[in-house]
Amino acid sequence: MTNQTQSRHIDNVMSVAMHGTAANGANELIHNSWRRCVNDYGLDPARPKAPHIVTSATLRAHQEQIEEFMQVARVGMEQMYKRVSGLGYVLLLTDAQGVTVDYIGNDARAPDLKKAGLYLGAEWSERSAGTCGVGTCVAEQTALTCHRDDHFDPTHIPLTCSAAPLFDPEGKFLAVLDLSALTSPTYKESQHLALHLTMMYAEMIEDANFLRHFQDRWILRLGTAWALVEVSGEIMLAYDDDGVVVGANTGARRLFGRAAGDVVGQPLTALFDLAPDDLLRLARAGTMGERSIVTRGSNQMFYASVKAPRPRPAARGSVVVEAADSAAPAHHPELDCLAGDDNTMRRLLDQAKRLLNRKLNILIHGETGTGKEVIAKALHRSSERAHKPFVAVNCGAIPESLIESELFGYTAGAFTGGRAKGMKGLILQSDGGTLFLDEIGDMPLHLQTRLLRVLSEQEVLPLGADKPVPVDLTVIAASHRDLRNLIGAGSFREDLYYRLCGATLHLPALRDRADKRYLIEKVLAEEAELLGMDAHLSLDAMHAMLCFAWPGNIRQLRNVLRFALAVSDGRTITAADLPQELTEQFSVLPAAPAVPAIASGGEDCEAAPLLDALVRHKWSVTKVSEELNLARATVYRYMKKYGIVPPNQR
Ligand SMILES: Nc1ncnc2c1ncn2[C@@H]1O[C@H](COP(=O)(O)OP(=O)(O)OP(=O)(O)O)[C@@H](O)[C@H]1O
Repeated sequence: MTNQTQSRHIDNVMSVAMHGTAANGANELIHNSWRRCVNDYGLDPARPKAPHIVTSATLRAHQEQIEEFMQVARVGMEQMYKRVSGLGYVLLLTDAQGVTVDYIGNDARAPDLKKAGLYLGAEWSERSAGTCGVGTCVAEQTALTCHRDDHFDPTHIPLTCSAAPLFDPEGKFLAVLDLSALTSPTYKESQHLALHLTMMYAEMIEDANFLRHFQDRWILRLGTAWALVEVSGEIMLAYDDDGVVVGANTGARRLFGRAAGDVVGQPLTALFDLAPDDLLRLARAGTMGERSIVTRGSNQMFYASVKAPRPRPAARGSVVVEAADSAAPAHHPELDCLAGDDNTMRRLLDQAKRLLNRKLNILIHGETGTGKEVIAKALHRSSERAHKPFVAVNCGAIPESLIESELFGYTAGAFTGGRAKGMKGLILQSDGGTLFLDEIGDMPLHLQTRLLRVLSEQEVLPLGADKPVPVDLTVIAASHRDLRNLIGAGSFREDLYYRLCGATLHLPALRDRADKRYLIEKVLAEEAELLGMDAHLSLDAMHAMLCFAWPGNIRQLRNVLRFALAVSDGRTITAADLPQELTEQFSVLPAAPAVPAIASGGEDCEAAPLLDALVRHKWSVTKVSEELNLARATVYRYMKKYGIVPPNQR
């Protein structure tokens, strides 16, 4: 590859990222990724990066997170690799963060593949590697080919990568399957089959994982070809003994055009033109012979086959969920204000709005500090139950010996040390409102059993009482741990899990959100108001905050801003006011502000020093970036933000 090819590529990427136009015909998915790389991640195509290979301990930690899934995926990968082994491809499996957790390639080429990052442990997120098959698939959660100069980094131009997303049985994005080659023909069309093969195996792996996950459930398989439906249903729904759906594969989610959470919990009779008797017949017959099954509403016809559950010792509870309509969600300010322009969050909030007033238990997953309690409260306040109590319980923070009496309450004299009049437990205190059970994974097993009973019977038996008390209970449970792993380890009841997850909301980590600026400004405004201040962030402080990885998520963001407000001059927070961990991430950001902000005024004033430097250096971005100690991409980004256009482009 010539230097000229590389500089043309760099110009093209920057032109798209800054002005939205491209010299070549690369597609919108790729353009959006280039914009993210430059504008959100501060990457510069003129500064190529060597592949980042994580340490073996980190790799192990990533592998452990999806160990069971990897076993299923490995079988599919080996089959797929047999079909492409002579063609110079390597096969990567990455996790949802883009870290390569499994790999099959030609050992003879291992040194070259390792050099190019097509290897175990390589991190292919956009943030680390720029636009690439895996990273862009992680960001967009859709299949794509990233071919040659679609890549962001000019050193990746020889590569071609076709990637497809893999989702878990609840529709949560889990991994990426990627087929890559070190060299390829010029035309992107040459990778058409590679992409289709990758998508096909991704679905096969997903379905194998689905069948493993729901081996104790009935599985309804649907296909458009009778001969194939028994071996590979395109659409699969797992359901319980009552005919209520407990899981839907990607094909089924596509068919019903809804989030998995909406299909899950619906009776099959609501989704298909079936009478309850048909379900019984289905269960007994195993297959439906030549009989067809028709979807309600859209009237699509499929052939059906049924797989019986693995024999099991006891019947399980079922989730009863009211049907959800798919009408556009209404405006709910409490929920709407929780996110800015981030697709994952907007989708999540739309889903949350559809769940309102549906007498449905909700499970919220997310790292610590991502706002699980905040969204639980917003759901409560937006619901018809808003005037009733919202009772929050942190199951991890109450000593095990006290959880039972705290939750279920006790009667007078129930035990020594109790209050003389007895105590109304937290469950009864939440009657008619919402009980928020934080860190539900920490609830001891015997209390899980009692909670399950309360949920199914809607009555509580306080300690020492001889008669149960009716309760109108709606639970929102939250956990930062994957409850299915706890089920596997025997510390969480599967039936309680299904009772709780009428719908599951996965809150993204702050580092993965595209609306960081919105959240920073929102939390700053909230904190400043508490102190009666009117403060804003200087350019360099905002830059440091946008680039920080935020392991403690929004809670850490709030703490950092609280700290910065306390040490700042009360009007402008500069990088020097931020805790050290935020500024030491950049060698380019000195303790003193790189772009001095003018204290009184907003962002317009911050543009002045930049404009001044550009004029003095006759619009040379390179010289300005050196003077201000900022990456070139950052200078371009600020120019775009403040609408500074060089004279030759006006
Ligand atoms: N959308 C948001 N806007 C403003 N602040 C938020 C938002 N989401 C969360 N926060 C703030 O982040 C902090 C943590 O929120 P919250 O307690 O809801 O997180 P969590 O996920 O429940 O944490 P944990 O898992 O540790 O219990 C709180 O200070 C909250 O005010």
